[in-house]
Amino acid sequence: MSFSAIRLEQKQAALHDLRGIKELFAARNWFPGTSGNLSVRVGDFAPEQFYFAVTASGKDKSVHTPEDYLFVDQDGAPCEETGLKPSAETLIHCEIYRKTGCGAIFHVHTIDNNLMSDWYGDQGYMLAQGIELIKAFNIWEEDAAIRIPILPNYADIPRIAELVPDALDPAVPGILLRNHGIYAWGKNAFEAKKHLEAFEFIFEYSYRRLLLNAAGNK
Ligand SMILES: CSC[C@@H](O)[C@@H](O)C(=O)COP(=O)(O)O
Ligand SMILES: [Zn+2]
Repeated sequence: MSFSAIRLEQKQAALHDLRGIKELFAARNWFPGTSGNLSVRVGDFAPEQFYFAVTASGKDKSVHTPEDYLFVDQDGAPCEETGLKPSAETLIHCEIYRKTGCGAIFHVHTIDNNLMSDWYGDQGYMLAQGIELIKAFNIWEEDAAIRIPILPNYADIPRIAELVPDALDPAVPGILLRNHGIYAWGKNAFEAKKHLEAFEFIFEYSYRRLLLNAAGNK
């Protein structure tokens, strides 16, 4: 399917989703210093051909402008004539879409996801166990445990992107970049938001748990 064959309403719906998520996350201070990026896929998916709307690079994500998003293909190349530059991290989105077929990917930098990614960075994953919000990933067993992958924060984005396939855990819709932030995804914007919120709850809880443990016995 070519990009021009995708219905205009579908493209507008993706931009509408992105606008709502951007505004909400900005109000939570999840885009400090222009950090973070968002994308929503449009049209049919095949690993070798797909399209998505992504935030333009370096924009202030706390305001809405006519230059906030552009559409790119599976290689991160713009689908339409535009002066806008896609997010510097578009290749990571491409790789996550290609391997998972998901419908939306949200990336934010928070203090909690940075602290946890560094604390557990040497082992390459963060273990989360017995936290109720793990159920947001559709994992319902009692005392469930998940491993959230942590990748090195190379300056060269293609180097990070090539590590994504091996790092992916089908049960865990997220990847941390060490001392950088998290990518979380889902089958659509609703689910990607739910997953991101669950991860952030887990990071904040785990950080405070470590502090309590360090404070000693009750
Ligand atoms: C300004 S610090 C954040 C960037 O280095 C980057 O990690 C980021 O998340 C935003 O990049 P962008 O190109 O705007 O999508
Ligand atoms: Zn980033």
